[in-house]
Amino acid sequence: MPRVAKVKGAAVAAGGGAKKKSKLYKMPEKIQEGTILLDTSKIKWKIGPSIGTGGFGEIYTACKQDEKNYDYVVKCEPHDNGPLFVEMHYYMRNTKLSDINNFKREKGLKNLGVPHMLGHGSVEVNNKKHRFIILPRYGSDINKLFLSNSRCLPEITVYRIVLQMLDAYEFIHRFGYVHADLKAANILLGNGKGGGEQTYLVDYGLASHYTTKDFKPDPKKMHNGTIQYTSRDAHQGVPTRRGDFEIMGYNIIEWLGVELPWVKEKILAAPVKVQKAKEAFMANVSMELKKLFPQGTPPTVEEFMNYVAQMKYNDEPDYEKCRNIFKSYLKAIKATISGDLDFKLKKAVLSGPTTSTAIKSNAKTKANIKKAQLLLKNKESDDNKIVDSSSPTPSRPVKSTAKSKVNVTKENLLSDSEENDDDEVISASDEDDVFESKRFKKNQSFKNLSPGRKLLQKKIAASKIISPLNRTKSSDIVTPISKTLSQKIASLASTSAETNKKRSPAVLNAKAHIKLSPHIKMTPSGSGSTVINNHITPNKKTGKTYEINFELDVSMDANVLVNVKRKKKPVTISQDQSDASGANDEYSTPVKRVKVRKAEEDENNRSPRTPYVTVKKSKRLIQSPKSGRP
Ligand SMILES: Nc1ncnc2c1ncn2[C@@H]1O[C@H](COP(=O)(O)OP(=O)(O)OP(=O)(O)O)[C@@H](O)[C@H]1O
Repeated sequence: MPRVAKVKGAAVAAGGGAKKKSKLYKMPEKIQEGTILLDTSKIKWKIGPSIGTGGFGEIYTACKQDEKNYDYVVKCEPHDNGPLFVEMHYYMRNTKLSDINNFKREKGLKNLGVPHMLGHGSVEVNNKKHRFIILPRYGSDINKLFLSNSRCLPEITVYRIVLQMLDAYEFIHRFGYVHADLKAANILLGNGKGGGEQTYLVDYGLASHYTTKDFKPDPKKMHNGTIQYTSRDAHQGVPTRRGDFEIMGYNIIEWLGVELPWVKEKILAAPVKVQKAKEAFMANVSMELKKLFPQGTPPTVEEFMNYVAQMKYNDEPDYEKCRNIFKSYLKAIKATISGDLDFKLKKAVLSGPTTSTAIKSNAKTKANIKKAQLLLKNKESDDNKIVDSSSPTPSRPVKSTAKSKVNVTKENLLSDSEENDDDEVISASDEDDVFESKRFKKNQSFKNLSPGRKLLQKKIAASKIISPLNRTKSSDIVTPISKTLSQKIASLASTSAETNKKRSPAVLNAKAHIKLSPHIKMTPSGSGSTVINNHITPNKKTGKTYEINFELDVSMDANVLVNVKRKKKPVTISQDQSDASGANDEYSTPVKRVKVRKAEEDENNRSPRTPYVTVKKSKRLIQSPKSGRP
């Protein structure tokens, strides 16, 4: 029996059109830690702890049989699931380590944010055939950090990620493919030393050949992608490079803390409506951007989106021009573009004007941008001269003509004889499944996201925090950063604690939701309403450090060390009121100083993961300064 079965191919009625018929979609069987997988090259991989589940598969850490460090991941799905099949074939054809290294050399890059596959194969788990691929292990995905920041990233960080993703795009497009699903959840930070500086674009389950010939809408692929970001071309079922750029544009807008119009209008369940909204948006992009950024559209965003809006469907993107849009801005504001990416928002972000706005109105900085643009242009032409001498067409794709001429169809994917598959035979119905399932999966993904957004919106409404909609900027200039990723995650947590302190009483009164596993009983502590897991820490003591698995509903999911300290605060509630409201001394100590830091990632010394624990704040604790009401 499959562990979980999901309905596939239903649910989304394209703009009120006929619903597609339902199919069942399987989740993989659980693989036990320590299991050895043999790939097609006879390399043995040992399964470590699971690090997450995607839409339809599970990701485990892994190491080579004789090694100790779990530096790899295994992505495993039932054999007849489509996305992993597509992803594996994409990796097999296009991401050879030698190609990645050549591209890095050619572009003078220290790193390139595309993974390479280390192995693949098939395995029987509980008598069910599964497919697996082995990839390098990366760090946190950007979406977690985005959500921890109340759906906003520092502007400089956004542009640095964009620059890295433009490199990744250029590499992917060079082989005749588009990624078609760029989003924060598919961008991972690196792992280990220097990992915080580089991001990697993962999940190639939707990768396909792009169109260079006729623009033929394909009903079978219409609306493929993650609905918020799906490009206008993808809405018509046509994979294009301009589509990839458009997807990136929508993400940039969102990362800067602005809600996309079709998200705001809550029409994500109607793909055709979303498609129309995007057509209208892109037809008048400067005006539409003004509505989203009332305090001034960041010039980078305006230039990039205008560039995308004027592209033809079969245009080869001008990667260098786009890079320069962001590079010149970063240069003009003298931003540091090396070192770890900074995910900490400056406090000014919550209330002040945008950096971009400030810059826009500042003639001197404008002049600086121009100067930087000019410099970069000159440098570019110099670079081209240098490359020209060694390569006849360095900036042109070097894909084989055979590939470049092929339109993306499942038949193309399957009939390619160059591949070195693990002797799998895929039937015609499997092929249909491959594409149908991924399509459904992506169409469904907005459904997965919306509860989180709803929860966040509720919290924002409850807490009177400035909504991301009103927030039109990200951070000020970033100073050089030498922090490690774990320190950064810790500082994120403390920033949010800081922010909480400064919020209105309504914020402090906001009640967090507790998610508990059934076999863990939580009991309120004597004072306040912090709850401690008595079964794991029977003699709870202040000043002690406990390691727990901590899931904030802003999606920071990690094993963390929580150092609990409680400080008594002077009682500010009168006895009468106290009596009337039922409050007493015991409940008048609302401030909990909780220090959270990420536990060491050392797999061998890691304490066992415990179920979800969340700290609660009681409504009764805080007194409104004017009314005296709690
Ligand atoms: N190489 C990797 N190293 C570390 N974590 C990874 C790696 N690849 C994926 N993950 C994590 O595993 C989870 C799922 O990954 P992925 O998106 O590839 O799966 P999927 O089944 O295609 O999911 P989706 O529903 O987003 O399409 C994500 O949380 C991601 O952060």
